Amino acid sequence: MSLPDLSRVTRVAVAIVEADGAYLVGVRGPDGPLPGYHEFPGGKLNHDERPNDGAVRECLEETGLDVLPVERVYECTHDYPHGRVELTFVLCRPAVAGRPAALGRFEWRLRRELGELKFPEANAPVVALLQSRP
Ligand SMILES: Nc1nc2c([nH]c(=O)n2[C@@H]2O[C@H](COP(=O)(O)OP(=O)(O)OP(=O)(O)O)[C@@H](O)[C@H]2O)c(=O)[nH]1
Repeated sequence: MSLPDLSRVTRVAVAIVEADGAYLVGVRGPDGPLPGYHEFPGGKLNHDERPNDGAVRECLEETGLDVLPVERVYECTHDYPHGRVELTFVLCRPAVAGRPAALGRFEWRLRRELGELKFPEANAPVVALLQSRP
């Protein structure tokens, strides 16, 4: 088994898309890291891409939903067996009001459900933060 190269950091932006007290959540596919885990839309940033822009781009690519960034809610660096990632979680809202039903492999999950889902380890503080919101 090879060890991850911790001198290399992958920059990742994650879009936390909120609409009427629900969040867009999907299940990671079988081929990449952390298969079967729940996730928010997101992925690797392009060279020089800002986290807000990456979050909006990844969300559109993965769900087809156009969103607007609201604020960065949490940042961290996390070591997974597959490598070191620098994560920026960006709270976003749909560009057009409402909750469209068909969003690829993503669906709307209520805030109170988030704690029951199996997210990657690095998401724990973010999920706690979302659940503590009034
Ligand atoms: N999309 C997403 N990635 C997350 C979350 N939490 C978290 O730790 N990650 C980590 O961030 C990294 C994102 O990688 P990814 O594989 O989804 O990115 P990507 O779609 O650009 O990859 P690819 O283009 O190679 O398929 C993974 O290491 C993943 O484990 C999350 O909530 N959403």
